[in-house]
Amino acid sequence: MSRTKTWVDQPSAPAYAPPPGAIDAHVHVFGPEADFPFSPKAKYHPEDATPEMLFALRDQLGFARNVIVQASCHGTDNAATLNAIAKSGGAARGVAVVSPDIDDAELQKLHDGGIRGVRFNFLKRLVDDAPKDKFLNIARRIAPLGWHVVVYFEADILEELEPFLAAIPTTIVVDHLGRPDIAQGPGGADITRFVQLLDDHPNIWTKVSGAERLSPQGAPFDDFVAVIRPVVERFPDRVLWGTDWPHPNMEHRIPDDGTLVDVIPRIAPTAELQRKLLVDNPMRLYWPEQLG
Ligand SMILES: O=C(O)/C=C(\CC(=O)C(=O)O)C(=O)O
Repeated sequence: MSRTKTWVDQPSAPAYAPPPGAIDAHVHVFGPEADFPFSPKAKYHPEDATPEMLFALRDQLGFARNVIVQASCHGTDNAATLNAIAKSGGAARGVAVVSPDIDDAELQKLHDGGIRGVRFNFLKRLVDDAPKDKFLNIARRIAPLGWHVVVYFEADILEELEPFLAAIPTTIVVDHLGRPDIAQGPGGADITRFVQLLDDHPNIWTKVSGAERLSPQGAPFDDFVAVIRPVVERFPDRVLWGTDWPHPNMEHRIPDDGTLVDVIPRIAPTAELQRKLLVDNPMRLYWPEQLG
């Protein structure tokens, strides 16, 4: 598999300045492969996207912290994610992908290394299997640590997944709004069903990220803004945002991170909504001990 590069080296400077303490709550690191080899089961083989590159981007875009989400190309070996968190000097925490047979000592080690959640990935193009019964067991074990669950799925399986989501005994964060079909517009079936899910389950949050993945129109993402802004306004205390750098699998439509940051004030139009989205909400999940 040839290695793919999915990010721009020099993103444009965003016009929007995030508030002090802003958290980019969905990023990944890849490798470096020489130190942290990819999983033999990986479905893509990216170029190295190192912690140093991530922190340079963070500073350039005006963010203070990152949440580093274990990407499927690293399987259940979280060493690259832990390495990046350790190098951040307290400015990053993370979400792990764990094996169902992980023991308590290993979970505690992940906690000590800055992990505050586990991710369950249901995308068939990214993982070979997604065993709900085993995921539920993991969820029951991590809940007492104060961790949450991050779930990544596409809109067509939402209905089938709902009983599983309902059984998870902790906060759930859905990546990229469960990937609704944005072309359906603000009243579309996918986003309507997703909003109903959040109405029905107060423990379900979402990342209002992924404009570059979900928008058929592309930058400046007017179609994404029209569908997603009402979600931010309806659930101001249950939304997170992230660049998704280094944009895995986006080699055919590589986004400019500066342009993505400029989507924020359009989906969160007031200073209060922006502060909740970028500071207050991620702080509650990732750095709760630092809240007054
Ligand atoms: O990271 C994302 O947001 C999306 C991904 C990759 C991914 O999740 C993974 O590799 O674990 C995708 O849709 O290909």
